[in-house]
Amino acid sequence: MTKPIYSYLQAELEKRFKVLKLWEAQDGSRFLEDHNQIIRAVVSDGGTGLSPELMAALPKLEIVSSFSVGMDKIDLGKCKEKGIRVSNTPDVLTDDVADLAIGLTLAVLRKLPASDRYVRSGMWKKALYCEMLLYFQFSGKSVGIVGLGRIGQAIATRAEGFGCKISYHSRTPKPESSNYTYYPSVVDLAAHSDILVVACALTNETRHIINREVIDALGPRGVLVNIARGATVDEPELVSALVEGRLGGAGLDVFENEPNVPEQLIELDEKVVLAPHAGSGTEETRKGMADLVVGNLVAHFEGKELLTPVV
Ligand SMILES: O=CC(=O)O
Repeated sequence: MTKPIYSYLQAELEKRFKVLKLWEAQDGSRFLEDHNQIIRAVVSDGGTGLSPELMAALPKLEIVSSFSVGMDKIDLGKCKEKGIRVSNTPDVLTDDVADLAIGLTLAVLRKLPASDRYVRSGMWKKALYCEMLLYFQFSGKSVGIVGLGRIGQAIATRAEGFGCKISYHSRTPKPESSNYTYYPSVVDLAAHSDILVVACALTNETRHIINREVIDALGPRGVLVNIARGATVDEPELVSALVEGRLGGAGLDVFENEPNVPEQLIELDEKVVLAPHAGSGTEETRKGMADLVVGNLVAHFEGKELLTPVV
């Protein structure tokens, strides 16, 4: 294991395998040299993945079982070339991530964290009426989704329940989603959206797909929600748009350089709501993810088909 991911996962792994804990080693390179002939599997997560150094240090590596759906920190091409299998944890987390996207949207539009502070601080008792807390309605708004995969689709279904009009951008239109409007350009999607939700995988094509032009098209009454990966957004551009009032608000579960969050975002506590990359963070889902991580390893070492193969 590259890091302490989740105690249940670790316990389940320890029931079946000899688990070596890289994070406990005083000297990581020395530890890998000492164990490089016996390490056949790596368990990691979306934030850590498999570094090129770790891959190079493990000549007997057969499989990487990732506690994540995102695979952007693993060089899949290189794994394929070297015959290393890779698995992830799709589907089990779709509902939770989509729920958080809606939660962040409502939290920004209805200023929920600021409302909570207003009550707790006793300010409510001092003012008869507080216009500062008025913001925008969610029901009936136009929601644009960047990436209509499993999670994007689940967000669309939820937003439909709020009477929202759904549009999306993806590499190609999805014939099965003909009731949603497709925009080949993200700028056009943003221009036609009140809320823009990023739900695509991070790839070379989607890095900084949300740039200044997209943010300006979303505009001063628009809200950006990101539950995908921080690097899909040009973060300095996002920060300056929020500071200058060119963007209405943002609900962010992911950041370019986690766990570091730009100080200005922290100060913008009226119209920005932040979460610590917790899209899949419920007991039910994390257990489902752990069971998949273990299940993929068991299948591999029993010579069976992987449950959720990527490579
Ligand atoms: O970010 C979390 C994941 O990729 O599962």
